[in-house]
Amino acid sequence: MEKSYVIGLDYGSDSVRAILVDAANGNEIASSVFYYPRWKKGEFCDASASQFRQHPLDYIEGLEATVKDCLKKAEGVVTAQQVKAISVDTTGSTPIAVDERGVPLALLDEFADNPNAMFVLWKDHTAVQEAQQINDHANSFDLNYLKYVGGVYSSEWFWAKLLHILRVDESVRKSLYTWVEHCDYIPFLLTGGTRATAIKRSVCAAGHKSLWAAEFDGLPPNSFFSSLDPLLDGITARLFTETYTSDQSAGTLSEEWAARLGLSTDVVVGVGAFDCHMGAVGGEIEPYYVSKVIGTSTCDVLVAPKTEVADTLVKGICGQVDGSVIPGMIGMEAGQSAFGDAYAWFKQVLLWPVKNLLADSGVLGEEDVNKVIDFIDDQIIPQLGRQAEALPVTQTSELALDWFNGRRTPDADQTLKAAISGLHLGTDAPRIFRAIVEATCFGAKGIVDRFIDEGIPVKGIIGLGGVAKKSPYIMQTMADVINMPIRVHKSEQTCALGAAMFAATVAGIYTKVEDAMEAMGQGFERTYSPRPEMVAIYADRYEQYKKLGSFVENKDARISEQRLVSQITENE
Ligand SMILES: Nc1ncnc2c1ncn2[C@@H]1O[C@H](COP(=O)(O)OP(=O)(O)O)[C@@H](O)[C@H]1O
Ligand SMILES: O=C(CO)[C@@H](O)[C@@H](O)COP(=O)(O)O
Repeated sequence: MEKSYVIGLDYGSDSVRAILVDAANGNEIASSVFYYPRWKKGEFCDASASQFRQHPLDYIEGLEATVKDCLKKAEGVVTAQQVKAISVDTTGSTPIAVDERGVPLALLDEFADNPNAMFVLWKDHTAVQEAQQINDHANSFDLNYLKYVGGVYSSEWFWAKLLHILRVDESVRKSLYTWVEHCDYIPFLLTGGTRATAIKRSVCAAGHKSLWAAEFDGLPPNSFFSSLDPLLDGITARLFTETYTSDQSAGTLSEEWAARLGLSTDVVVGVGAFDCHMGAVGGEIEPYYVSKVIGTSTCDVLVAPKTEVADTLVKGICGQVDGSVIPGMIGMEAGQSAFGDAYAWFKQVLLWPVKNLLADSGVLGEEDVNKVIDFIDDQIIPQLGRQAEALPVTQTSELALDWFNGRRTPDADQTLKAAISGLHLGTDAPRIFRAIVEATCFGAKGIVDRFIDEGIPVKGIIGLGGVAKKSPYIMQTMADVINMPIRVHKSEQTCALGAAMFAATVAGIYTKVEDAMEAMGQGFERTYSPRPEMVAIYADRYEQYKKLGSFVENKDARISEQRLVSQITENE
């Protein structure tokens, strides 16, 4: 029988990864990574204002480069005719303004350098005020439009970001026809779409971020949005009613993209979804397991049979959607807005003098300074991990909160900030690092506890992503803190592998994605089991973490803090 191959594309926060796999068994034939060049230079972003934007060309150039690179690496093994399908996952909610033809505004000359005309990355929190208004507004309606998104709307999501952009940028407002998620745009691009109304919207993005629900016959009505802000009046008619699961086709490769990639126009393109949802499939998720993609942030996904979930609504998560992970099952999403990013923050703090003072010392030339910076940048987190692991854990050790980028779950509140307490003159870098590691693991336990408290049992944890693969210390701490075994998946590119499983399904090689999972799954490389002696200590420290969290979250304290900040700003 002729061999068939499929391509899975995984758009992460910093890079896009493509893998070319054998559709019969999931064996990886080739892979390729492309770091977004504009993003790498920090263009269009302002971290102090929580503004994180990505240019569509970063994604488009990455698409072409990685797919072509995979095909080149597989020359002599895989022919273009044997490639049957491509599926894509992306971060989310990462939406962009497009014109009537579905062209992102940033691709038009007049908007080429306008961050408001670019993709608003999931971690952009410029829309906190709009999210708060959506929450207050939703509470005044008889029908609870937030019921399937955990009861709280987040500034990381579709509507808050749309409203923010409409308010702050008149030029974008005038040219915007509709608002599109990254995971829906790429299949539209690949299939040569020319009308924005024809974009196939994934149920994953629509249900988790856009308030789409079968019960509402689609999105909430125009009256919901026009009464929130007249700027939104009429927008629902230019959005969508229909949604699609990722085992469905978005079309086939257009002439242009077939030529650009060196593939046939028969290649089927699947409907997209978010990274962690396809990652859960790549990581062979089972009902009631929490699949955690642990990288810059965490995105946690749990699936449960529809009949068993019945009317249960889980409060404070990032939504529960029929078919967002596996068609026919309810997919539930949660996560932490900063996980590896919290370590990266600490690394940057420590690197400050090296980056800013070393060159001035005149001891080293520019080339050597850069070599030193690269060396420390590369080594600092693993080294801190080794030192932190060797420290005894005590009840009085430094204690931190993980809300470096706000809190996503439980109960989204992106205005919250992190804290480190219990500092003393003996506190050194490894001790602070350990406190941050523990905090990220306590945040992970908060998510598991929320599922259980809301009546959704958790049978175990599956770890995927960069941190799960790179740091045994962090994974062991997490197993001890949650007091559950964590299986780490073998695949290096689990999200892309999940996309490839969906591609094999849309190509008709499997009738359902569960069959693709079984045939193409790569299995697990190791399991971290909780250590009983550590479980007890961490249980106690988790209680302290919760107390510190309530103290920092305390509304009165935060109001006085905000007053203080505005007073200081006024005086300046
Ligand atoms: N050895 C390590 N131990 C712990 N965290 C690490 C290590 N190396 C990198 N990280 C963290 O991993 C994160 C990147 O995760 P990764 O899964 O590669 O990317 P992404 O989240 O963009 O998909 C960064 O935030 C970084 O701080
Ligand atoms: O939030 C979601 C999906 O809903 C993710 O796309 C987002 O966490 C991005 O994750 P990473 O960049 O992989 O850490």
